[in-house]
Amino acid sequence: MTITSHEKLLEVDGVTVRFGGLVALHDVGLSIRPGTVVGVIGPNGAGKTTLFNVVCGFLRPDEGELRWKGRPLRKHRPDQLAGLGIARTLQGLGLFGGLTVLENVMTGAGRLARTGALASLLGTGRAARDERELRARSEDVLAELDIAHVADLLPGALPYGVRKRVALARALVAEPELLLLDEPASGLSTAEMDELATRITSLSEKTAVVLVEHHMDLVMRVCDEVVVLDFGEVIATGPPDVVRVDPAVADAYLGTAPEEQPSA
Ligand SMILES: Nc1ncnc2c1ncn2[C@@H]1O[C@H](COP(=O)(O)OP(=O)(O)OP(=O)(O)O)[C@@H](O)[C@H]1O
Repeated sequence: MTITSHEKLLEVDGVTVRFGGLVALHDVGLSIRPGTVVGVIGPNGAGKTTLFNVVCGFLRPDEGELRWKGRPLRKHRPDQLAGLGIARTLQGLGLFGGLTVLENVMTGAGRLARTGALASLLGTGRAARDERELRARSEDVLAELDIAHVADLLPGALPYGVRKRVALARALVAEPELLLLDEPASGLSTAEMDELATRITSLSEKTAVVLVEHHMDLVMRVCDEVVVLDFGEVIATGPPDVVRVDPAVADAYLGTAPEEQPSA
């Protein structure tokens, strides 16, 4: 079957990013189809975070283009992602320490700011109805991630692995078509990582996933396709089994810690 451009959710086409004289990304291209999990890997400094930041709208490319469902995405900002159908989790989690878990998750819909604080307080009108719906949806997502019991706690009181799940819940409440995960496995125990792998695989039935990750075993286990960056260039793209044995990939990882090598 021929895949036409509108069947791709996100396309990154010829993207170059420079920081002064340093070329962090050079002519990078990739595409994400619905229902797929795409891993972005590469040694330290390869450009993974820079690519993530370009997709999120934190950084503008110097050259190249992003397309969302076939339409150019030129001036998008991180706060517009939820409206487009894209959600993300960040390495730093970014949870609000003064809000409960449930309230944190509710902020993920990117809607609260628009509902009107006064109407919400008075509990009347459409804003109040919207908020009730959002609250119910947030509770459902917390239950799906098996953390409904911490809904009324502050994130600071929770173990790191649970906080990471809260951050994931906040991304999922927006019901994204594309979920961007930046190092979701960092700091997790082996058991938590197993649980995350299962979770990502089941999530991909509803949403495409881009996974920027150092843990090769997770990437190789859950991804349909892996994009390998080295010095800002894509040096390999393909299914995990193909990328794993690509000599260029092995070369790129030579000299890095064994646990970061694709064969690990
Ligand atoms: N804001 C910045 N200003 C200058 N150089 C930067 C900036 N951000 C990243 N770089 C450089 O761009 C290159 C790519 O960095 P990036 O953080 O995207 O790599 P990475 O693959 O995410 O690395 P890591 O695995 O270590 O997180 C590196 O050489 C880095 O030093």
